[in-house]
Amino acid sequence: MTHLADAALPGLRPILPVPEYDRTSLRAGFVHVGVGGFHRAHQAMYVDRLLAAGHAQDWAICGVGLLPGDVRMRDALRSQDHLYTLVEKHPDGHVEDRVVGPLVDYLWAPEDVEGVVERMADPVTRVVSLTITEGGYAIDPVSREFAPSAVLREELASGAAPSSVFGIVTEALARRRERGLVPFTVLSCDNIQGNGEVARRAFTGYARLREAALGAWVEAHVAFPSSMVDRITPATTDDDRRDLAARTGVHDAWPVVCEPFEQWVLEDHFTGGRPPLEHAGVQLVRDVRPYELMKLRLLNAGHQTLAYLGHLLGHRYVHEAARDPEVAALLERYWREEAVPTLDPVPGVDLDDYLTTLLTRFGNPAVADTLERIATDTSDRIPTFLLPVVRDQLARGGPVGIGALVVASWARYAEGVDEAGGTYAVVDPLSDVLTAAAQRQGREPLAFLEVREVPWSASAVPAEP
Ligand SMILES: NC(=O)c1ccc[n+]([C@@H]2O[C@H](COP(=O)([O-])OP(=O)(O)OC[C@H]3O[C@@H](n4cnc5c(N)ncnc54)[C@H](O)[C@@H]3O)[C@@H](O)[C@H]2O)c1
Ligand SMILES: O=P(O)(O)OC[C@@H](O)[C@@H](O)[C@H](O)[C@H](O)CO
Repeated sequence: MTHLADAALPGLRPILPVPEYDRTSLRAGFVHVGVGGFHRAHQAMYVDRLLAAGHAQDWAICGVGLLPGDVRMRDALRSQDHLYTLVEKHPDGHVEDRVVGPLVDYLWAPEDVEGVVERMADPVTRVVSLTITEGGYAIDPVSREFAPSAVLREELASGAAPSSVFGIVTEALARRRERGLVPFTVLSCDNIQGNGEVARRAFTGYARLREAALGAWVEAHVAFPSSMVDRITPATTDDDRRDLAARTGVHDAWPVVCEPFEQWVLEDHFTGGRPPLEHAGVQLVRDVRPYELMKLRLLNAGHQTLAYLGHLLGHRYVHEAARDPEVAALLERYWREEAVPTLDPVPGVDLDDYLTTLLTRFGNPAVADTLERIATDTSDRIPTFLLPVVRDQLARGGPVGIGALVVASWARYAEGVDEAGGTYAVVDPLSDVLTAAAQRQGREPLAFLEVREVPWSASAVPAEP
């Protein structure tokens, strides 16, 4: 068994495709916060492709982890020179493995926050990109305004070294302003409608609370492009590690498994330049909105349609639910009757083709995406993916029945007990409140709907009826 940690790339070449470019001379123009599965299957893969084509020497990636659990990613990547294997799984069972190399460093903020701030403030850094989840932006989903939690307010009031993404990015921007440097672009790659605008509101909101003049400078000088990102990337399992080792004889501490499909549509608005991503297959456009609406309302809301009903019917994988004729029929109706009528025309996209491809993607058994993953953090996901469709349909007097059924299936799922009496964990920042309310539904039918908390709130309590 060869360990990716110990292997020299030339030695691996006969076994696995490896980066052919010289990694020692790369400079990290990107600092990425939230190096999980998705970033490594998506943005890092596009940069790898550019580097392989001889572009973008200055656009390697320095990963950053802010949460305590990110120490595992630091250790895994550090042990193998920040290389990892990308495993693409096709529906017919064909598997493509290759080693990916654009990550050149990884900083874990709980150990060295000053190092993270200085890396962002360094002129080499030109884009700070983010995958910090839908709930990471502290934006009220209805008013779309920055709504700082008690923890963020305390961070601001204390004047101590920051630990949140807002505090760290704002401190780095403040240092760039003091040093007369062009600010970096802040690039959200999270699944949020208008993710650029949401990031702008969140980061300028935080900067303004820290210092009004700094907030005005961020507002005036920092670019926050929106982007639509797409590639189904389940969490890595031990089986994935074992299968990779059995196929290749290589042990990788943290490979990434994903589907073959990939899409990145990006608003072309960067303050300090960008790599020629168009050479790697990225669509650079002036207006991302129609692409975002299509993806979030069909794919992500589609996932929500499968998640709770599928689980309650006894399925455990996305492909099982998507291949269940009754669930698939409901999904098809949701798409065509409720979601599609709320979309804008999408340049160059035939929605029938898009939906046909989407059903095949959902039905890909090789990816083995779990319903548990897409049923996680629902209190962030339903407001982001599903409720905008319901609101648009209500405004136009259209149907909302299946959207309502999805919310009802979430309320039933949140009880934490399935139809056969089996229990499971409800993973959500509000799980205590939601599960307690869901379990009261039998005698108080509105209990679940009356929960008014937002997930990032420090003290989650149900609202008074
Ligand atoms: N997995 C996918 O299929 C997929 C596809 C498209 C987009 N995305 C987007 O990427 C995000 C991450 O997905 P993933 O699969 O990589 O998840 P993951 O769990 O593998 O990684 C998430 C990373 O985000 C960090 N993070 C979470 N909350 C944070 C916060 N508040 N502040 C700073 N860091 C935080 C975690 O520490 C971790 O490093 C999703 O929430 C979604 O918005 C995922
Ligand atoms: O990752 P989330 O929380 O935005 O949503 C869960 C899934 O719907 C999502 O990860 C999809 O797999 C992804 O958006 C496909 O591109």
